[in-house]
Amino acid sequence: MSTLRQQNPLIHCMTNLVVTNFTANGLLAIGASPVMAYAKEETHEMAEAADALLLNIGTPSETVVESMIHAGQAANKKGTPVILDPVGAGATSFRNEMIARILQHVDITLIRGNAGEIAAILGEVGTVKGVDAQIKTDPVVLAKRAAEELKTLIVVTGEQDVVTDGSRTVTIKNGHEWLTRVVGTGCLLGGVLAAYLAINRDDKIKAAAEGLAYYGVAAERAYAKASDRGVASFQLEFLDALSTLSEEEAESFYRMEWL
Ligand SMILES: Nc1ncnc2c1ncn2[C@@H]1O[C@H](COP(=O)(O)OP(=O)(O)OP(=O)(O)O)[C@@H](O)[C@H]1O
Ligand SMILES: Cc1ncsc1CCO
Ligand SMILES: [Mg+2]
Repeated sequence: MSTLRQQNPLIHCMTNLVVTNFTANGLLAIGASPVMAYAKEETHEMAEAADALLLNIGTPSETVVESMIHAGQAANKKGTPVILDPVGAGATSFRNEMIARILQHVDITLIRGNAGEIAAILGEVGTVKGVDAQIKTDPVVLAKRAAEELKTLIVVTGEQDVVTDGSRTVTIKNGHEWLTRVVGTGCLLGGVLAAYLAINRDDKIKAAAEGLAYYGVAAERAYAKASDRGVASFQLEFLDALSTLSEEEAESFYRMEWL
């Protein structure tokens, strides 16, 4: 992670009310600088100053989505990566409308969601309960279909993660099931992917795959330390792992496969 720590990218996060603190701490742990800013009077300026922008619609409101569009367009003008986390897509029609509006007005670099959310964006119904995925479709097939239809990089997360642009595809099998027992691990991951894209503009698929693998190995290490205690300890150990595990150390554990 030395490069990320050296470059210390500024990540403008427009995220949900549940995960704000965890996202900021997780980004600090990997060596990025988080900043949360929501008011439409300032989001364009903050997005212009940032190295990447995260749009997460976990607790959406009309006002914040308007503001996200201002920020997204400012980032687009500068060529800054914009990551969309379509939290709870498919759960309500309001959420679907907000996601569609963002996709219509902002050029998104990468969408990261669980399988249910990505399927819902493609119009498949009944795949999300609250913010959790309820879908059994092959994530590789799903991710490729989404990349082709939405013309952007897609990350589908779950037991295995998939990154694709529709033609180049990589799967990552790192991680631990306990990541699903702590709130906001998917949301923080969106921020981590934003940081990886901020410092690796050339090969975005490879950058995203490395971010996913690193994140997964950090979770494996955290589980090894916290399994006899419980999920609160796991959350702390996970932040510790993100702050102490170097990419060099983590790399030999990556379970990454190019298809
Ligand atoms: N069964 C699993 N085994 C291993 N890792 C998993 C499993 N399920 C999810 N993960 C990992 O958990 C992280 C979050 O992915 P997940 O798909 O749970 O996101 P999410 O549903 O959007 O989460 P949230 O909404 O709670 O933020 C990813 O790093 C993913 O690889
Ligand atoms: C629980 C929850 N509800 C809305 S956003 C969120 C955080 C995880 O996606
Ligand atoms: Mg999520």
